[in-house]
Amino acid sequence: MSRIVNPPTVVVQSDAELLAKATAARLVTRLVDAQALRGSASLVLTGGGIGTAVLEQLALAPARDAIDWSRVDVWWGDERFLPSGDADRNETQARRALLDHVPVPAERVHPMAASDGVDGDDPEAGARRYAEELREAAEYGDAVPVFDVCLLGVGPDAHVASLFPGRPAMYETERTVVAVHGSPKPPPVRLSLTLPAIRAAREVWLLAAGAAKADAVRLALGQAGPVQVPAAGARGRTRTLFLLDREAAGALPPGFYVPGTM
Ligand SMILES: O=C1O[C@H](COP(=O)(O)O)[C@@H](O)[C@H](O)[C@H]1O
Repeated sequence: MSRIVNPPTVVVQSDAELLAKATAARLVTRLVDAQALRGSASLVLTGGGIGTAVLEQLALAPARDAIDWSRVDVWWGDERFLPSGDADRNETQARRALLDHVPVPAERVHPMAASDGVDGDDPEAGARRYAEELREAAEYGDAVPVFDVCLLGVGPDAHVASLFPGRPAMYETERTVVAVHGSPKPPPVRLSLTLPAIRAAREVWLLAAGAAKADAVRLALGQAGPVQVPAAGARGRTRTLFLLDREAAGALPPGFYVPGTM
């Protein structure tokens, strides 16, 4: 039987700064609620401009202390396969923006492999090890945990995580983590969750700011298929949010979202 997926909700803020602040506030509420319901919360981080801005705003938000950081698991949706500590790694940026400023236990932070790590310069081995780490954290029989929130930046080509249009990873139905070679956006080698892993999340939040993202957002909310428009395939089990600024929402047809959400 096919899974019923709720249609995405679109929320538009006036500019990127307000989008980052509003998303940070939304994350506080969502993680606190998850902890109240289930005891702990799990969050998948994204790289990219607006994704990192959200983490910076979360670090600055006084309400961030409402989250019990000792009971948060942090995962990544993708990683640039570079040496540990490289400024272009999503992990490095997330640590600087948020993780260095909140008391999340080291064992609950799950970075993807670095090119100088235990797997050596072997992204396939890094992908396999991350898939194993996810499996160990999942409920018995599941391949990945049911993430409470999966954050995903949307690229101008509608890529999410390191899933780029038309690339082999878009056809993946079995593996939860893949190595990506020849990424059209540097660096060329990356690791990424696949769409089946992303779709295991309770909530998927797609973030986009700026006019360069407007066409990608329009396609992702239209009838396009996920192979050519990866963001069109990123959907949560219970909820999918498109969290946009006004420019990123600029190509949506009139009436697509409630103007009051701006
Ligand atoms: O390279 C990446 O790009 C995307 C989008 O980044 P943005 O700067 O255009 O918002 C990001 O979601 C992904 O995690 C990252 O590795």
